[in-house]
Amino acid sequence: MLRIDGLSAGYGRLEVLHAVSFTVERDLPTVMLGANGAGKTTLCRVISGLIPARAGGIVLDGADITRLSPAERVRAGIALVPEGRQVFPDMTVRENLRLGAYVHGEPGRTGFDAVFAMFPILAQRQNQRAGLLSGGEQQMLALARALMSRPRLLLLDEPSQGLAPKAVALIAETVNRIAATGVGVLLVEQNLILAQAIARHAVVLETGTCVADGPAGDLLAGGAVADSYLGKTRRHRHVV
Ligand SMILES: Nc1ncnc2c1ncn2[C@@H]1O[C@H](COP(=O)(O)OP(=O)(O)OP(=O)(O)O)[C@@H](O)[C@H]1O
Repeated sequence: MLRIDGLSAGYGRLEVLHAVSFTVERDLPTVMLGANGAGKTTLCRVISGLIPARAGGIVLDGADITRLSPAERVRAGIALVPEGRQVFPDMTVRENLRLGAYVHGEPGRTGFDAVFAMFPILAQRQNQRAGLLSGGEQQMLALARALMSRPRLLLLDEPSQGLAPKAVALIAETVNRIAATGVGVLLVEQNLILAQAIARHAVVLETGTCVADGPAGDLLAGGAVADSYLGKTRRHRHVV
């Protein structure tokens, strides 16, 4: 459903992503693994349109979205759950959710109800300030806010960051439920436990280059991931 084709991007003179190519299929939730600074967040920003591609293309369900604005990409079906959650602490849970639906106008009751059915804790706390939620609950809110735009593809940037194992397990279960409804998933992670719980396909990014791409079971158990974390130089791309 998502094809990343020779994508390069960066900041000023710094090129961070160098001709990155991989695909995400709707029925194969995909994890992108990589050490700190590999370019994972930059990739999320390019896919969601927050920074431009310098070369290459992004195709979603056959449509070239490379030059669309961030809002147009949300309308096309891409929703980002950003690094650090970025919920608005002084707004209520419900107001945060409303923001997620902004590209479609005012969300109707059914929009809220669908999300509350998946996140009962948010229904209970919908009128509380988001800043009062725990870290795990705020991550649930960030996920739920992304779902308010009715995405085809969910981009998750390190959702496990700073969370206890129990909260990470709940994220895995929730993302799996979302994937089962037909929403594509691209998870950017360093947490192997979360990656293994969600992903069926894996891509390894090392200093802005894809160095491995294949079934998650093979790749997460194999040496390519460990080598990448250790920063070992690889001369060629692994295809498992
Ligand atoms: N806004 C920015 N301006 C300039 N350089 C940046 C900016 N954001 C990131 N970088 C640089 O781009 C490179 C890749 O960073 P990025 O955040 O994409 O990596 P990452 O894989 O997500 O790492 P982490 O896991 O630490 O979040 C790093 O060298 C970083 O310093």
